[in-house]
Amino acid sequence: MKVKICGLTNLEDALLACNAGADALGFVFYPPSARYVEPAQAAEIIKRLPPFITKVALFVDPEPEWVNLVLSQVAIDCIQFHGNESDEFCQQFCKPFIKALRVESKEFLDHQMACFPNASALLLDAFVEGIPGGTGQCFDWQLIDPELKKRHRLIVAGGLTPDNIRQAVDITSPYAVDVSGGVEQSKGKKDQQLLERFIAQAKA
Ligand SMILES: O=C(O)c1ccccc1NCC(=O)[C@H](O)[C@H](O)COP(=O)(O)O
Repeated sequence: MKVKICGLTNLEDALLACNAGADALGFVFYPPSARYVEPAQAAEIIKRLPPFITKVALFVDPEPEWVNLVLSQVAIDCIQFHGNESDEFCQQFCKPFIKALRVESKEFLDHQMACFPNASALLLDAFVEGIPGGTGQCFDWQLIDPELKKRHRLIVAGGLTPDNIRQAVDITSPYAVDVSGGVEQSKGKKDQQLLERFIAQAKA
């Protein structure tokens, strides 16, 4: 089970996540988020990471210029789009991309998933009106049809914690899981024990 820890804002937390066994780290380049990190700060963090960790840059309906500026300063492996971006828009940066979809209903999910044939993976997250991500809310994991997993790599996100991650994995059998709030002391500050428990449970 691959695990992405999202919303890293400092080196200490990034190294804690790596040492706990994280496979990927997410850096939020969406200024309204409490987990926003400046590109220069993210670049300094990433320089100090061990090898073999996937670095993910996260955006919400960005201007292409902003994405290109971040990519020019930060050694990013993959981009994650959390807004209303199209498949064509996401492809223009010539990086593997993850498209986040907020799960409102099974019908909505089926339709949306078909719209991103070029995504490396689809991240399924909770739908909360007006909040693009990092909501701390779960969606109905039973909505994930096994047939969908034959067509897409699925990443399950939204409200995951050390206490519910095992159930989420058992129900959904995803390619990967992603968490932000469920392993934090406060927004943007991760908790070592929660990180270690979450990753151990996810990979058990
Ligand atoms: O984490 C944020 O603050 C955030 C803000 C705006 C768009 C996306 C954001 N996070 C993206 C993620 O991949 C989160 O890990 C995902 O939404 C799950 O968050 P949580 O429910 O807090 O685990």
